[in-house]
Amino acid sequence: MSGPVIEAKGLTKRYGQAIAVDALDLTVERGEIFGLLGPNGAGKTTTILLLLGLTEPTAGQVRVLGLDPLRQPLQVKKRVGYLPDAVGFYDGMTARENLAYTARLGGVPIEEARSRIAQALARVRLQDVADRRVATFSRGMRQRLGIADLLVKACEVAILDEPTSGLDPQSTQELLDLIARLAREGMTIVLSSHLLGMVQTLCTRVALFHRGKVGLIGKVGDLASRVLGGSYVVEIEASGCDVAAAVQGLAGITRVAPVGSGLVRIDADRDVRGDAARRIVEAGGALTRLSMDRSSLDEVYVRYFEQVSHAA
Ligand SMILES: Nc1ncnc2c1ncn2[C@@H]1O[C@H](COP(=O)(O)OP(=O)(O)OP(=O)(O)O)[C@@H](O)[C@H]1O
Repeated sequence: MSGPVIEAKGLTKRYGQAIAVDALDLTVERGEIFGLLGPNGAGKTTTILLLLGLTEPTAGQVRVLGLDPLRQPLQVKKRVGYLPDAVGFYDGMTARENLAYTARLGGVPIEEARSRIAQALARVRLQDVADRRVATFSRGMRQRLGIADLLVKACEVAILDEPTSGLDPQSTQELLDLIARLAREGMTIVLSSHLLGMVQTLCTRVALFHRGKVGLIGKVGDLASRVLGGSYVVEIEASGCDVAAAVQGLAGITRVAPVGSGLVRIDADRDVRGDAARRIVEAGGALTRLSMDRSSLDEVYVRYFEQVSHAA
C-alpha cells in the first residue's frame, strides 16, 4: 500500500457538549514511531479509540491502512495491534493459550501460529513461564505478553496507549527496547505517553495535543526551533567578564539567560560554542565551563504549554 498509514481529516469527537477531539488533521507515514503527547484530558486516548474504530467520530474521517475502522473493523483488527496501559488477557489461561487464541482470531494457520508463538515468547523473555496462568504475571510480564501478542498477529501498525505506565525503570527500558525493535523491523507505531525522555529517544515525530487539537507537530528538533527559538542549548561559565554581554548579538543566538552566578544558558539554532568562546576571550574573560546539549522535549513541552496558557 502506498500513501500514509494513518490519515485523519477534520476528525471530531464530542461527548454531549464536551469536545474531546476537535477537527483533528493527522498523517502518520509507514515506519514511523509517532508520539502522542499532552496533558491529561487533551484527547490522546479518544484519538486512539477513533483510530481503532472503538468509538464513532462525531464528524470528519479517519483511514488506517486505507481502511475505515468503523466500517471495516475486522480488517483493521487483523492488521492493527493495540497495547493499552493494562492489557486484558484471559487470566485463567496460560500465556501460550492466550497467544494461541489471538492467532486463531487472526486466522493464522496452526503450524504457523505455533512457530510465531514460540518465537514471540522467546523475544519477550517469557518462554520459561509460557505455560503459567496469566493471573500470576506481574505488570511488566503482562505488558511483554502484550508485545508478544502484536508479534503473533504480525500486525503492520501498533497503537500503544501509555504502555509503560506503572512499570519499574528496568521493565520500562525493556519494553522500550522491544518497541524500538518492532519499529526497526518495519512496524508503524503510534505511542501515547507522558514519559517525554523516552518519547524523545524513540519517536520520529511527535504531536502535542492541547484541548482536543494538535497544537504542535513535527520532529523534536524542529519543535525546539519553533518553541525555544533553537534546538541547541549552550551553557557557558566564565570569570573576569560579563558573559551575557560578551555573546550579545552573535548570529544564531535566540535567547541568553543567566542561570547562576557566572553561568549563562544560551538557546541557539546552531552550535555557537566556538564563536562564544572567542567573544569571551576577547572580552578578557577566562572560560571555566562550556557545554552543549540538544534541547529536550521536556523543555519544549513545558514552554509550549506555558505559552498557550498565557495566550488563553
Ligand atoms: N466516555 C466519555 N464520556 C464523556 N467524556 C469523555 C469520555 N471519554 C473521554 N472524555 C473526555 O474527553 C476528553 C479527552 O479525554 P482523553 O481520555 O482522550 O484524554 P487523554 O489525552 O487521553 O488524557 P490522559 O492523559 O489522562 O489519558 C476529556 O475531557 C475527557 O473527560
